Amino acid sequence: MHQVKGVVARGKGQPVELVTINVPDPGPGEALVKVQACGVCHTDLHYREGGINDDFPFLLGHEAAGVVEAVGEGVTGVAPGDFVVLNWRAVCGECRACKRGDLHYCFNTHNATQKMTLEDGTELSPALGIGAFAEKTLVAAGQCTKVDPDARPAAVGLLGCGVMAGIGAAINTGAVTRGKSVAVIGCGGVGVAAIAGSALVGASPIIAVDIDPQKLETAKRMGATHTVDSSQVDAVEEIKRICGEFFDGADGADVVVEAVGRPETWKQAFYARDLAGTVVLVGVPTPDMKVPDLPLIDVFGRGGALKSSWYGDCLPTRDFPMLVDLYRQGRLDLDAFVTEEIGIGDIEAAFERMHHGDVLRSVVVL
Ligand SMILES: NC(=O)c1ccc[n+]([C@@H]2O[C@H](COP(=O)([O-])OP(=O)(O)OC[C@H]3O[C@@H](n4cnc5c(N)ncnc54)[C@H](O)[C@@H]3O)[C@@H](O)[C@H]2O)c1
Ligand SMILES: [Zn+2]
Ligand SMILES: [Zn+2]
Repeated sequence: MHQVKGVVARGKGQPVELVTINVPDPGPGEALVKVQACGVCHTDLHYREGGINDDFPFLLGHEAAGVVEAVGEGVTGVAPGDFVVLNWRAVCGECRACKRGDLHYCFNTHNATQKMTLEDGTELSPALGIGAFAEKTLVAAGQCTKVDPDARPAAVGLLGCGVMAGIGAAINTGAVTRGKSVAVIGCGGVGVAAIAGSALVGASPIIAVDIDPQKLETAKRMGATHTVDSSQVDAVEEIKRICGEFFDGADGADVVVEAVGRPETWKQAFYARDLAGTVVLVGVPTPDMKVPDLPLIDVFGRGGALKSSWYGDCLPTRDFPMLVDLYRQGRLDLDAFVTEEIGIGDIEAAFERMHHGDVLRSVVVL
């Protein structure tokens, strides 16, 4: 048993607290990880607000990198001393989805079996099965992916959620490649990552759409060739105009990534795609939102595909080391996502700054 500091959300809307927590020694199939860095993601705030579920108290934090301190019985994939990036859930490798090759849709994904607790024994719910705003955390060994140990923890930890979700939405789900046009609606951490991923594979044009001019500036630095302020102009018309200038006869983008999660941006994405184009939905809608009322002929007539993307359809063991290599080669600027490094006691202030738009990621460094 290890007593360490961790950031806990005790109840809906209450400020988080830095408290002592108990972390068990790893049991069969589990790993104890000494956390080195963990990004502050919008989803942590959703947890604190009770927007994900009511399983309070939560141990927050889930975009993390660290060093394996100990492993339980039967663990062969990672060993003490390994530098790892954590992912949401371990896959089984045995179910129908795994055998079909769709490991990211595994029916039997899992986290650590044992529970971390508060000092009084109350069981904690780790955010996204990780809980890494803590000096140490307990995960399933399959949630740990070994990466280059010389990489900066604050940068590569971000692959554990938002950056992977965005890059993967473009490259994996949307199959963006060189020669394709891309539009990304919503340029927060996830949307900007979709832009960086599209730039990485040589797509052009890459059109960034947002209602916040500051976000559009960031998008440009991360590889957008064009920006559209949709609070000022019609985003769909602008996307069609730009793509038409690039490719004769094009009537929209080959791939449109929606990274906001609202009906109006869903509709923009739907109409901004070229004939036979692909729409990739990444933004998470609230349960009360409905698909906008569209003529069925518009769905049928344009052909193409409408896809949702979870965790960028990533395979952590394939994608994390590959993206870390690209980062080390200077081809993927993960450092640009790290707006600031903060202490583990500064989460509430980081949530505040998230609202003001000038932060892509605050990252807790331990
Ligand atoms: N599918 C997944 O696997 C996955 C993973 C992580 C996050 N997400 C979701 O992706 C979404 C984006 O996450 P984020 O961390 O980038 O959030 P964020 O708050 O940092 O960014 C959202 C962006 O959308 C912009 N925006 C808001 N309304 C808009 C509008 N009407 N038109 C254009 N732009 C608008 C904002 O200005 C902001 O730049 C969230 O819904 C999040 O929950 C999904
Ligand atoms: Zn499986
Ligand atoms: Zn996240």
